[in-house]
Amino acid sequence: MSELADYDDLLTRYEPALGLEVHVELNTATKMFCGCANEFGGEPNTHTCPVCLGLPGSLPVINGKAVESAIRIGLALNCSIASWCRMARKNYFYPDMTKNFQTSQYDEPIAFDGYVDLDVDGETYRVEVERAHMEEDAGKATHVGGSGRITGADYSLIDYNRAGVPLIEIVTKPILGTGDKAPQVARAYVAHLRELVKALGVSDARMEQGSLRCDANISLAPIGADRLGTRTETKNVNSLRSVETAISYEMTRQAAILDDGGRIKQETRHFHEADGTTSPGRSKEEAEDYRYFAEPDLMPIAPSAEWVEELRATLPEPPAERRRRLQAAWGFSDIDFGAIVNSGALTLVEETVAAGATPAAARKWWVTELARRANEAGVEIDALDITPAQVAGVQALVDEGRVNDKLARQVIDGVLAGEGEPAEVVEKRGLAVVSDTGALSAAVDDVIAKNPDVAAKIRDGKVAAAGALIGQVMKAMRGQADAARVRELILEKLA
Ligand SMILES: Nc1ncnc2c1ncn2[C@@H]1O[C@H](COP(=O)(O)OP(=O)(O)OP(=O)(O)O)[C@@H](O)[C@H]1O
Ligand SMILES: [Mg+2]
Ligand SMILES: [Mg+2]
Repeated sequence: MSELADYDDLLTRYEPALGLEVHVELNTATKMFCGCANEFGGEPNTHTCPVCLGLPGSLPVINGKAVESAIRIGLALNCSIASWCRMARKNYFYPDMTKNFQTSQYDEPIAFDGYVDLDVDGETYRVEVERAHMEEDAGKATHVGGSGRITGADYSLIDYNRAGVPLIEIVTKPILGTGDKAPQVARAYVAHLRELVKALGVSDARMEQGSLRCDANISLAPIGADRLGTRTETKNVNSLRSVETAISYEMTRQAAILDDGGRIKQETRHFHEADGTTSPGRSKEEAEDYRYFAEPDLMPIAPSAEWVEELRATLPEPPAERRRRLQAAWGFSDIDFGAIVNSGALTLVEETVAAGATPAAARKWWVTELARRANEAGVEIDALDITPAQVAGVQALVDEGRVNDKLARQVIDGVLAGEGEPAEVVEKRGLAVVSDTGALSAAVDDVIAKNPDVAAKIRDGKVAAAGALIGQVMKAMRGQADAARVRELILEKLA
């Protein structure tokens, strides 16, 4: 096959259709159909019981809190809520699901026909939500040895702690009309859902831990065609950046095949974080292959209109309104505010401001310093071991003149390393700025003695030359000198 088609060029021939399936793991105390703890991590196979292991004769009972969360998610997505619906069996065989079926919903979802409005590069895109349905997660299979692929592995290990964890799957209708913005719209949609479920308090939505996962469907059709092209489904894309990359990659790959007169195979694909490419997974079952049927062991779910209205009253401020309110209150430009949103630190900045920092200081620490560290560590920014109150504390030390920005970064290192509160880190690491004349004077004298020509210039009134000496004093004192005081001393001594 030829080189990948030129991306801009392909949009003169093809119209993309996007379809996004997002799975959200709920943060309920217990699993979907049993009383086992719903906790991430833990020794393998310690959060299991006959129900989530699918032992014969065990009977599931639905988790009321999960139903509540599903309804609240549905309402926040402007969906209608079913007044009566059932769970369904989705039959398949794979060792991550001992029952040989996943308890899910099919043609009777709890929430349906919603929409989300997204702002991307100054344009508004409406994404229609087909449904949000309830289901359970599967166990986690780890393939060991061999080539690492399923068939080549020496053996496989299975952890059922995740089996039966409550999931909400949110599925869009095919999204048309995004053109060259398809990858960005996909990313903005997933970012929106992540913010939404966090604001609802129903999930921690950590993509890197898999508590929010996206399957990205994309197809291309010749411009003007009256039906959609064949889609591929890139599975479990686990960061916002990857959602964008996976969609652009698939668009160019599919365009190259179509340009060569080839056909797209309907299949799932794996995304490779390292080089931003996808590779084939399995060829995709049609819905009829799953032999869906209504789950006979569970009662139908019939939320009353009163309950739904009670839940509607608990919805948080819609994310778009919240963003507008905070941007106005903080007075940031679109670019500065956008950087906060894109770094995933909006709530963190808000809490840091609430803890006493100015918006500019809160933004500076989260968007520059901490976003970089989260990126390096490969975690979401809110997974860093530092709280908004601690970040506000670091800034307070700067404002009091106890540390400068450079030392403040070392204070952050200490807090992240678990050395305690910012003030304790300053003590333990001896990071305080030295402004005591006695301590600074000797260092200043030393630098003046070593730089007689610079000193002479300053004596002649070329005060700007003091900068070079200040730099050397700072270096000698490992960045811990009070620069303003050093400057005063130099000028006094050379007056
Ligand atoms: N031709 C197409 N091009 C792009 N997207 C499509 C196309 N046809 C369907 N879609 C989208 O792909 C997604 C399909 O998700 P859905 O859950 O309905 O089915 P599935 O992927 O077959 O099932 P499963 O949940 O087992 O993965 C939806 O978002 C849908 O809008
Ligand atoms: Mg699906
Ligand atoms: Mg799918």
